[in-house]
Amino acid sequence: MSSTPPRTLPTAQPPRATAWLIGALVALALFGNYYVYDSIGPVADLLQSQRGFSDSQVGLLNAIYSLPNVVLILVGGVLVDRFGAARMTLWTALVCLAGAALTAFSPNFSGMATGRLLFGIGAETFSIATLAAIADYFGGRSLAFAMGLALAIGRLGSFGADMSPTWFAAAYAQGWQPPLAIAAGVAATSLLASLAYWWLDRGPRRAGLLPTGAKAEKFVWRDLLHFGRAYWYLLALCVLWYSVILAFRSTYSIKYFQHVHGLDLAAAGQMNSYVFLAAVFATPAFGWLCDRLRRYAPFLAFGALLLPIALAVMALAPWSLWVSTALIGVSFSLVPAVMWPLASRLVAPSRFGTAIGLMWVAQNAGISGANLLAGWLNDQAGASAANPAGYGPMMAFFGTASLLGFACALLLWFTAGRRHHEQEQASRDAA
Ligand SMILES: C[C@H](NC(=O)[C@@H](N)CCCCN)C(=O)O
Repeated sequence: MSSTPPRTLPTAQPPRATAWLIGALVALALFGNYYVYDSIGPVADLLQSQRGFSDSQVGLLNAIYSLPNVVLILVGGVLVDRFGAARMTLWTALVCLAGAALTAFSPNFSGMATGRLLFGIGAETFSIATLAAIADYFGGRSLAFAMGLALAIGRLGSFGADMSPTWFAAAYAQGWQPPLAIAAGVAATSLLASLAYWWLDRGPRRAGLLPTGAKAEKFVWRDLLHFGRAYWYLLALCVLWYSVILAFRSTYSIKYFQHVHGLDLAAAGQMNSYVFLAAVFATPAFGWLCDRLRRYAPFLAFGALLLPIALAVMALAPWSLWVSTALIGVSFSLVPAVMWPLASRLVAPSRFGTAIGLMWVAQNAGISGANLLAGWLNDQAGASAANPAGYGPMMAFFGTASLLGFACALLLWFTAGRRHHEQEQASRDAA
């Protein structure tokens, strides 16, 4: 298996207008992808009341997205390097559409789970391909800002999914299926945007205006030993923080708001959606700020700390949900804005692909494990509207995991927090 090969930069670059047009198409494709990813949470309650699904089954619909990627994401990175970002974006968008359609139109649970599995197989490699696409067109000019913007528009897709009970109230009134059919329609839009990107990309690629992958380096397990301690703390934080935020926010929070805080479905979806809305604006802004101040680890530790505080406030304090939503909104904007640039500083550039692949392998294992464990805890404790206390074990689990994440962020800060230490570390790794 090979890591991301070093790129050969062309002497000329694609025109700025083309780059931004491609950036917009890629962002639109990401929007659709993130909408589908987050389409299960809003129908979780309907799936239980209308189809009799247990919490474990609902959790499995999201866990199964991550499960194949525990292995496949490394392969996905290699395929992106081999076939190029545009082709892989298009192919994986097609797989995602097939998965979304199967989820929406399957008559039984196994069909739906197979749809989510297929969607997961496509979606994570799709994510790598879109990052590579932005790197192709913005390498050396506004890369972080362009990536932040694309991620922000992806978050708008998550926001849209949470707002869907309000925007598509008539569809929700008909039951669980029409909202998932809408998600399949959004996946089709993502495919169209990917198709347009692939078509537009042919010109600059043929003209030699894009970076070309150099000969793939052999993946050697020993390479992992080159990553410093700070990288492993970052990986642990990535696993713990994303497991909590994605399992809770994308699977259980809407139902939790309904059952524990007495919100109706539309209000619960709206409350959840504000986290994503905050991220739309704040992610590029935080990225810009960290770049300017050239400090990463302290911001990361602060963002990681806000998550356990938010969960504690949500579960224990009699305060408005607005408080915890605002805290999670800042954490959800700050941590990703810092994590990916920091990762690129902790490892040598030639190891960056391997480093991200490994982080996402562990992250996917963590997210699926957290989804399954949270569903099991809820089922064991009989969590429901009639028994809101049954959500206690799940909240204790998420709280503990997020505290451990904060501990990793602190260790990372002590290891790599000194100004510019990250770059020194990268130089050592490269040596
Ligand atoms: C960029 C980063 N993406 C990931 O970490 C993915 N492995 C998982 C994304 C799942 C939601 N679409 C992010 O979205 O912050």
